[in-house]
Amino acid sequence: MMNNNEPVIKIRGLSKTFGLKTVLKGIDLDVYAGQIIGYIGPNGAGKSTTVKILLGVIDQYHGSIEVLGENIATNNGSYKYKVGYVPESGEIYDSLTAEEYLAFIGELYGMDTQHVEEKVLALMSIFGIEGSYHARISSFSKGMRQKLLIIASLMHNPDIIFFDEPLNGLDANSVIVFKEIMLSLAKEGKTIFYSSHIMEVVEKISNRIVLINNGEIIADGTFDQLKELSKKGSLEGVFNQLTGFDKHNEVAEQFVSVIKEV
Ligand SMILES: Nc1ncnc2c1ncn2[C@@H]1O[C@H](COP(=O)(O)OP(=O)(O)OP(=O)(O)O)[C@@H](O)[C@H]1O
Repeated sequence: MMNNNEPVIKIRGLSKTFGLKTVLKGIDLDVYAGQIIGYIGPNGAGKSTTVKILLGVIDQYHGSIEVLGENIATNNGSYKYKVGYVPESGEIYDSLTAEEYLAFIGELYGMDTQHVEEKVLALMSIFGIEGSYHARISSFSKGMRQKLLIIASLMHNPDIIFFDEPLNGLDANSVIVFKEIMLSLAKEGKTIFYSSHIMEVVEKISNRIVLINNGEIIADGTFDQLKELSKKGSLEGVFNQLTGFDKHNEVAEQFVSVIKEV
């Protein structure tokens, strides 16, 4: 049993190697209920690898991980019922209708069919896409697909939610609604692990930011604490300074000069 002071995610000495390459080098992290963690870092830093390990998609690693008090290496997988995952762009079955797809996901989570239908219709209607309940997913726009993925990942009311660039394809109004949804979920005591490259959003919604670089955590704190650390005004500035990259103009110029070669 867990009490409120215990972390909902407890990672100790997490290392992961692909072939000869070590992509995670001893991650230690405690995440508490109600936190919105902005999990950020440069391309290839190890963010998705961490999330895939936490989701149980990758099971070869060193170190120990507890999710909701259960060691995920020895748990029978039941913790996955309490976890939701919104990928950047999901493996959606294009030939299915929204109804069929969400009924299938509901079944995987052991939900009652009638309850799934009511809940899905209510959620689709809040997102303004209920008219496409019987339509094939192949006919959906990018944003409609993303909304469907968000519904599919949250409809079982998970305690911990992993978002990987979840705003992909959402219009400006939907982005605002989605940010409010995240804040409300956190107020309900849900824990959110938010991975994105859009620094303005991470800065606004996260109450804790974890910056990973080359498989190691190089900063962990509130936005204000990170600002103190680097003396930069924006999260983008903090990110640039802490990851040691300041050659933006040079790289852009090199790129364009190669493009211009004939
Ligand atoms: N299945 C795999 N086999 C070999 N190498 C992998 C595999 N998956 C990831 N990697 C490597 O692990 C490193 C970390 O990748 P990861 O996807 O975790 O990065 P990321 O921080 O999520 O990056 P991005 O911001 O680009 O999504 C990269 O060098 C990548 O090439």
